[in-house]
Amino acid sequence: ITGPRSPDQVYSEGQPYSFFLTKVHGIQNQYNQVLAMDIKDILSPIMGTLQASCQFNYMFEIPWLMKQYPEQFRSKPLLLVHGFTAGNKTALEIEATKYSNIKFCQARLEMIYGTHHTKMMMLLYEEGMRVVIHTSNLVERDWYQKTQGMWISPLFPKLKKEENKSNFSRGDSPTNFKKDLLDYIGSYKAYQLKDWQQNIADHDMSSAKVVIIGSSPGRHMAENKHKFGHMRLRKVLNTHGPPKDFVKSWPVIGQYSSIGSLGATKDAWLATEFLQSLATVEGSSCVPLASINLKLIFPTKDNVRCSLEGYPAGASIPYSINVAKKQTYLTSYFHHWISKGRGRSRAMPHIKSYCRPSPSSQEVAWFLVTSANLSKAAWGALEKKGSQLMIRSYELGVLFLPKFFGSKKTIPVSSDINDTDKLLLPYDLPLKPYQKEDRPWIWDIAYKELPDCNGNMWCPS
Ligand SMILES: O=C(O)c1c[nH]c2c(-c3ccccc3)cccc2c1=O
Repeated sequence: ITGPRSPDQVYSEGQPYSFFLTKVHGIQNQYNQVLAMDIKDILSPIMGTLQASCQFNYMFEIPWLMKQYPEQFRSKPLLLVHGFTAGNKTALEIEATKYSNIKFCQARLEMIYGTHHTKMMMLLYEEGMRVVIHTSNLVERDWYQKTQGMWISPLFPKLKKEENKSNFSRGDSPTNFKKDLLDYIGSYKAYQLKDWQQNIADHDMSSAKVVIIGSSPGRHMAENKHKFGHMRLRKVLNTHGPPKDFVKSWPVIGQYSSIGSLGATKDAWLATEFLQSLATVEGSSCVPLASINLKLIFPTKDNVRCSLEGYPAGASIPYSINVAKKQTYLTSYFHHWISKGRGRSRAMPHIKSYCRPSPSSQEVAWFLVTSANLSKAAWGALEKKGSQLMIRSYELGVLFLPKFFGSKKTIPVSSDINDTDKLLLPYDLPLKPYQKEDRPWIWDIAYKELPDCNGNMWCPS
């Protein structure tokens, strides 16, 4: 059926994967009517009768955020979890002064250059509780003309009254969703999160089909070495990943909106430590890496110039020239951002996603949507002869694995938005490699040769 749908209809059409993109202003209707949600849809009373909410994020525009809640929910308790310090923290608190229902939790960031990237909504309703793990900042620009991703949980019912509700394992799923979410939130060691830890414990999350992949700042060693970051992904794929021989020739795709300093050569981190984790298969993570085809999707300067936002889209794709010039080896891995299947070739990616597609592009061995960009800060870097994983930032994502969606070895993928019983990727397959004249978007150099779609040049000061 074509035509506008209510949020609950969009939600049920998106099952069982429950992976949606944000609605985009200025594209054809059909690409916003199926498998797409706006923040107002997520917060709609149709999704639940809100009692309280908690928003983990990086950037906040509080007056705009309050307007996204239905009027009758704007006075409900709202906890904002951020990573700001000093002046930025004060500015945020001042912006919230007039909203007496808003409280703050400042996430500890003891590792320099770390940020609180995690984007998650916890929504407590009269009817139960819902969790949304996504990629959009709580600012208007992030929900207007970008490609963003989200996983929306089922409505988790409240657990029946029982004395042993204190043991957190009750009401967990085959993917350990509840325990892993509690472990992640526990890593903040913040008293302001105690009530929300209890809310999670009080709900039956047995219907969650995704696996939590989080990052928390610190040096993780011994039994904690596989708790977060790319070592967490390695551990999960080692346990639940595809059979080795089945995916031998399958590539791995990374897609993100920013790139950190990855070292002077591909062997410094990208094609060794990081690829080792992405390429991990069931039962063994020692795969001959030279045989694995790593493909990276990153917008070209022309993708940005011709985007709906024009060059200003690049203000959210912070790849700096000082980092780029040290790692020109990356260009050979790069592919264009093309999303004709989702009507989003001109909606620049702020989503971050990783997957392992079949050569035919008909299926994936796994799919991950996350806040984590291509950086050591987000994924971690092994130290001390691989005995510890050093992570700088908070990140959160969810991993889709075939076995938890009832299929043997793979998850079927479609490029047709009417095929809603399959997983729809945010971009087109097969990918288009950079040609010789293609350049990655770099945000801190000028572009004065060709104007963008609004007739403007890009002259960063
Ligand atoms: O978590 C996120 O989503 C984001 C995190 N950092 C961003 C930056 C930035 C770049 C260098 C230093 C500090 C901030 C700039 C523009 C967008 C983002 C962004 O979107």
